Amino acid sequence: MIKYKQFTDTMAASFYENPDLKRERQSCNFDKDEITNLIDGNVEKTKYRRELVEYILSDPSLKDPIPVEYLSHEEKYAAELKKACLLVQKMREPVPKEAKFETLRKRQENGKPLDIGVGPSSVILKEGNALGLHFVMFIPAIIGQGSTEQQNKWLPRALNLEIIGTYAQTELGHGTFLRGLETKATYDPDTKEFILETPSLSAYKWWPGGLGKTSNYAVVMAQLYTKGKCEGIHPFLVQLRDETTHEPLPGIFVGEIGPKLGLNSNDNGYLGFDRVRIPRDQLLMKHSQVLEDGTYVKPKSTKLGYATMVYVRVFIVQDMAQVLRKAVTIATRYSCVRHQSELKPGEPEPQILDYKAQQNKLFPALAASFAFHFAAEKVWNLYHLATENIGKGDLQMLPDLHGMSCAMKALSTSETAKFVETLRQSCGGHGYMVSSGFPRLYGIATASETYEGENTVLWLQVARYLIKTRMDGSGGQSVAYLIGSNLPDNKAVDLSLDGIINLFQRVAAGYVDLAMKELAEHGRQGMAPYDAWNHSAVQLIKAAQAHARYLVADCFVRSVKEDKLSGPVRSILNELCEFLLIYWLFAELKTEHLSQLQAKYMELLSIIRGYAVNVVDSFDIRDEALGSVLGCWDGNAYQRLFDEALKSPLNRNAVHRESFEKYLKPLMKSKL
Ligand SMILES: CCCCCCCCCC/C=C\CCCCCCC/C=C/C(=O)SCCNC(=O)CCNC(=O)[C@H](O)C(C)(C)COP(=O)(O)OP(=O)(O)OC[C@H]1O[C@@H](n2cnc3c(N)ncnc32)[C@H](O)[C@@H]1OP(=O)(O)O
Ligand SMILES: Cc1cc2nc3c(=O)[nH]c(=O)nc-3n(C[C@H](O)[C@H](O)[C@H](O)COP(=O)(O)OP(=O)(O)OC[C@H]3O[C@@H](n4cnc5c(N)ncnc54)[C@H](O)[C@@H]3O)c2cc1C
Repeated sequence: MIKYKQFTDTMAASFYENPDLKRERQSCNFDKDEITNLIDGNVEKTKYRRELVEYILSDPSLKDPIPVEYLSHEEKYAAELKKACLLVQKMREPVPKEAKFETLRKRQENGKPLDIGVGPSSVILKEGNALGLHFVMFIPAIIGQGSTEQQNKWLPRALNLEIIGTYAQTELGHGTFLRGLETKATYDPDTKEFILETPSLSAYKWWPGGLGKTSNYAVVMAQLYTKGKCEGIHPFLVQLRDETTHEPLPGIFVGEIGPKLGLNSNDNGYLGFDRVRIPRDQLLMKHSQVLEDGTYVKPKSTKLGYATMVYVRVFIVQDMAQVLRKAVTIATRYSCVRHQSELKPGEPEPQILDYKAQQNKLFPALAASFAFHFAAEKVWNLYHLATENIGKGDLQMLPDLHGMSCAMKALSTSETAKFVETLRQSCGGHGYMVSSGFPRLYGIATASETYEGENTVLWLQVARYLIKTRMDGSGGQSVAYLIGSNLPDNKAVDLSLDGIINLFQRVAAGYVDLAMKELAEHGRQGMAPYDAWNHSAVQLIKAAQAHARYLVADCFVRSVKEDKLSGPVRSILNELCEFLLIYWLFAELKTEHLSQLQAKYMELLSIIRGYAVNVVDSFDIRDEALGSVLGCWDGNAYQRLFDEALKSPLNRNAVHRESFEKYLKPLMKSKL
């Protein structure tokens, strides 16, 4: 028998590279850096990210002494918070004078702080971190909802982490239906204060990230009452804990909600108020105000108060592209090194990557990771343009931004969750191990389907926009194809990318019309409009999903056409784009079109097989960031699986003495 230790000595040496992966890499015929730069944004951004990741990973104090999965709930929180705090501190210190950190040092010398961002922070914070909401929602809420004065007062403190905040909106009783929130903020003109009150159990805030133990402030969404009238939900900046002792302030009931399916290092929390008073100027007043005498000044649109959610929906699309890149890197590399079964009788076991059925599991996800990357870029640009216009008082782009951000958030999260599960299955039993990295990625993708607007609810928001556009022609750019004379023509199927986009529009427009027919039919039968809407929900959601696929597909096609790509990378992206478009069409089309597309799909599977490993290499994800024994760059999967298993506390001794003596032995010795 060959003992485990012998393998460690020989195969885990740093020069090891699995021969199957090596062969794929030797046949690479495109510039991997070009794809890396494309994803980062440009060459300089790649250089910056690589240096930053190296800087973070080279710090021993930021390493996990043991895998966090072996820690208790409490230890997990403490360990990840420690890393997050050390990371923030590290970003403030001067970078050492080493050539490998030159870009970072120059940035600091030019007075620019090191910006941690989503990618680099996730290199060491993989289980959801307690400071995430501070950066992703608390600060954006102050910027998006606070007046200039309020921003001047609170932003510097928040940016310096002198105060740490979260976004407290969801309650035990209501998450989706914001008009139903119960937390009250009643204005008292005598003291010029708001009184915050949690009137029932269901009114307790429930879920906010970092609320349980970490945050000492929160942006709290509450129903605003002034002069005896409810003006709807508004954002209030509320101090929760003493800034020195961190003890909850009088009247504040705050705690943590317990273990979840994933993201367990984040202390999601609950919060209640017992007549807590805050000054008038802690209502965030960019869009609406309460004057000293209690007069309410309306916003230009009541939906401006929802802007922080729109921002995060846009952010999530980017996050999903990142999650997909990780998942598909793991599964593709593992499929390259794993050999199983027999393809040709009597021949050696093939790489599982050579099975068409396996390619069919991997390559749609590979293609989708690019599609969501480009979609995220587009909706991010739209967000900035719309916000700039809103700042000038022009709200025209608001409905299109809402429609597009809902559509892209819902599609990117639902597809990513589905793909991560398929990719896990593609790694067989080993994919089920925590050390494969899939459970963590699945935890993030499924949470994203729910938070920041549950997907079904967002699909119905998209459908509302589509139906309205079809009826009165009022929609913006993203739905222009649904308006009167712009409707896509019914020409025969043409397999060019533009032809397929036309087909996507036809499919989406067809579903919208079917939903309209259904609504009208219910109306004719005497149903009230809201009942007809409920009865047509299945069809409405189909229309919204087809529209979202069209939006993302269209972005992909346009991005591939941009001139900045070299010939080889352009053809790879072109093939991946065509492949994804056909994959999505399969779900929608009737049989007459299928055979035409099936042959093309199978041909593309073979083409993509040729470069898949090199494309995932070009995602440039360091092993430490990937966090997967199956997906490491060297392909040494079995060795790493074994190394990880030996870290289990159950392997410390050959016999688990206490349980053997106390339970197992007496059981085995006892007689019936
Ligand atoms: C060291 C540490 C370093 C850290 C570094 C930082 C990096 C961190 C790493 C982070 C990594 C990843 C990023 C992801 C992180 C994400 C974290 C997220 C955590 C989760 C937070 C939350 O979940 S917050 C709570 C979110 N809640 C929701 O989304 C609620 C959903 N519900 C709604 O939005 C509304 O209620 C709904 C839209 C469903 C209905 O609203 P209602 O008022 O009832 O409106 P309707 O009647 O349906 O419609 C009326 C009209 O209004 C239009 N409309 C609705 N919403 C909007 C809108 N937002 N904008 C514009 N218009 C809107 C609607 O279309 C109707 O229009 P019409 O013309 O009348 O048809
Ligand atoms: C990991 C995580 C982190 C979170 N972080 C935060 C945070 O930081 N701050 C915060 O405020 N909140 C946070 N949330 C809460 C989150 O925003 C809500 O859970 C989410 O918006 C869904 O609301 P809900 O839980 O009330 O679900 P519900 O709305 O009760 O949904 C239950 C079901 O009802 C269906 N449903 C509801 N309304 C309709 C409708 N109109 N038509 C058809 N079907 C409908 C839904 O589709 C779903 O199937 C977080 C949640 C999670 C899971």
